[in-house]
Amino acid sequence: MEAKQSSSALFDVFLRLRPSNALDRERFLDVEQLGQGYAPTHITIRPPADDKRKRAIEKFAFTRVFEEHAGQRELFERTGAVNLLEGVLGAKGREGRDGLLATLGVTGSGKSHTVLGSRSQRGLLQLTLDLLFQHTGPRLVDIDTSLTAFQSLCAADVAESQLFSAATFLDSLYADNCAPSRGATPAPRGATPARGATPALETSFLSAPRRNAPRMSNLPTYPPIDDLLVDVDDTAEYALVVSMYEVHNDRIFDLLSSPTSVPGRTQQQKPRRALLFKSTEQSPDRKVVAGLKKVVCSDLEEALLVLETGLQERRVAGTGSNAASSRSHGFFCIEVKKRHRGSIPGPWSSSTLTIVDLAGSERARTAKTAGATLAEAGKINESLMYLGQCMQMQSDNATATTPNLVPYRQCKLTELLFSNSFAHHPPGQAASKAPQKAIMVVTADPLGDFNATSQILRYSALAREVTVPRIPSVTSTIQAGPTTRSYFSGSGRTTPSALNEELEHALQEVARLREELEVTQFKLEEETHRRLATEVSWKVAESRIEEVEAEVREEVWAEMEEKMALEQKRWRAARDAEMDAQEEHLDRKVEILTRGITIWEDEEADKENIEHVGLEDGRMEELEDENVKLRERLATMERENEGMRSPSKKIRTLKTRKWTGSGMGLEDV
Ligand SMILES: Nc1ncnc2c1ncn2[C@@H]1O[C@H](COP(=O)(O)OP(=O)(O)OP(=O)(O)O)[C@@H](O)[C@H]1O
Repeated sequence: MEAKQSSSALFDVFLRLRPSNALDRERFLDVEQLGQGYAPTHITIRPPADDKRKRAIEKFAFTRVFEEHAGQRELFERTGAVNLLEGVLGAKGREGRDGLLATLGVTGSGKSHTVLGSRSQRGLLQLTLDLLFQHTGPRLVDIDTSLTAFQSLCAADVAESQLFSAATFLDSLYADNCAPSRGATPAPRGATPARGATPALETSFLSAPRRNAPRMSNLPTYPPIDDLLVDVDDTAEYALVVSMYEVHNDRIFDLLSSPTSVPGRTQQQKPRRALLFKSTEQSPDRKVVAGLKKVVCSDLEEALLVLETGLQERRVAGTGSNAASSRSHGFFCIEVKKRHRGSIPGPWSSSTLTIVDLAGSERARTAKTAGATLAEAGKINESLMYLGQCMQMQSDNATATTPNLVPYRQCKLTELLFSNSFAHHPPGQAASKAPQKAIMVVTADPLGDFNATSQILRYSALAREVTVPRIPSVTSTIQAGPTTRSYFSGSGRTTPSALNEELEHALQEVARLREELEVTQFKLEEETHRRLATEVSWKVAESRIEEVEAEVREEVWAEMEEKMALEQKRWRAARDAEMDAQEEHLDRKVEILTRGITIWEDEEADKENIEHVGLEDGRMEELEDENVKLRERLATMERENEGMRSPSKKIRTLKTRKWTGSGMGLEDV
């Protein structure tokens, strides 16, 4: 069986076996040894002897299998984590590329041990941070003294994040208890961020409760990795930014956000604000977890203290399978910011190494969970089932001529893990900015839960084969004989040893047929499982279609309403303008009318005045008499005047007038 090591597969898949305590249990998993100097790549699982379902033996292939004795450093070196880190740092003069390292397995199989280590050993995350700071240390930009460097980092952030220096972050949390980091107040306090990022002082932790600071002396330093080398671009300067979040019940929560705690409330009751995974204005072509708190760390000590702080927030509970079982999928992000070093530094580029500690799948019966923890387990199992589907499809795609669509939108976990791998990149950018091939470490306990382990191995392995030990067939011999009865009697061999031999053959054939039946049953079971999974996908797709339809309806409705409101506004404005014009017109008319009325009113007033004056003084009649007299006098004077005028004078008067018409001009007199 060949492992599908296609270059287009998204993952290299490693299997890590954990040393088991349950020595009273039967071992169901064996590693296939390839000989001296060869690393094992195949394992076989056999159902337990008391397995009622009589399942077949299965064989799985991985990129490499790490047996129980493999330590943290061996894993770190041999999984290619160092190369992944180099890819994130980017070659000389080039931008880095995102990287992903994740652990997957049944609850209690050693995922958290692999990623986060234990009291005595460091995990892959701490080893990565150590290696990173060892090699970038001299090239790290000093944000504690350079305000402009911090401001430029804030400005370059595309995820609407709040950036802090580690000193500010840690001091504000632990200042009363101890000074875990350098005590000095960093220069970037009060720095003004650009483009949506928030500087250190804008959000204060002062209202947050004080808690006990993690102590560096309590943190393990084993295994050492001082001799490991990483290529670093010596023409660049770097900044390392740490952020952490968890996916709990399909929602994303910041692990570095100080809890908005209310006294007396437990961790479960603390109200936490879920974050969105979305494209932002500055990141239109890829999704980011928006609004995270991010901490710029200057050395390993700061980064480890920030990490420990975030881990205190992570959801953990004791179950029947694990005393400290992760109840959420933990995401630990190390952002490597890089820019060309010089008198005028270049713009920051950014690439992220994400290390994921997935929650483990579990069976309620084994884990003995109830209530909220049981509900959490349901969500965990559901998200892992979707993850399994995505992994299977992406690995099928690697060899298929017509690749399937990977259904990564089914839950937050798969969206976070896959959406940027399948995001559409503009031509030319895809090759350089596409994420690197990810590392998946599958953890398993060879003495643990057979059913849960085999399920995880089925969808994570690079290849799988169902094996049945072949027994020489005597069916043809049986079929060739006349009947079963005559077979025994008709062979002519009636001696007890001959009959025994034939009986032996017949029994072997029965065993073989039973095993074939088992394989068929197994295949049937698997097909049923596939069908169920497809049905689930179908339902999810249907509900997604409904969701999208509702979204589109809402969008169209909102657009319509907006347009209607606009039209209404326009119509109202036009109506108001027309009413104004009409009113103005009316006003003018009224004004003209008013003026007329005033004149009329004045004449009336005069009359009234006259009447008023006449009545008052008793002179009205007197004046009228006088008036009559004056008129008579005037008439007399006119008559006298007529009489005095001679005819020659009349003619002279007529002659002096200019003639303008055809007649004699006498008609004008
Ligand atoms: N390779 C290993 N070497 C030594 N101890 C191990 C190893 N793997 C796991 N353990 C121990 O087994 C216990 C359970 O491991 P761990 O918590 O890592 O499991 P897990 O897979 O993360 O479980 P869950 O999914 O419930 O969180 C821990 O006490 C851990 O220290």
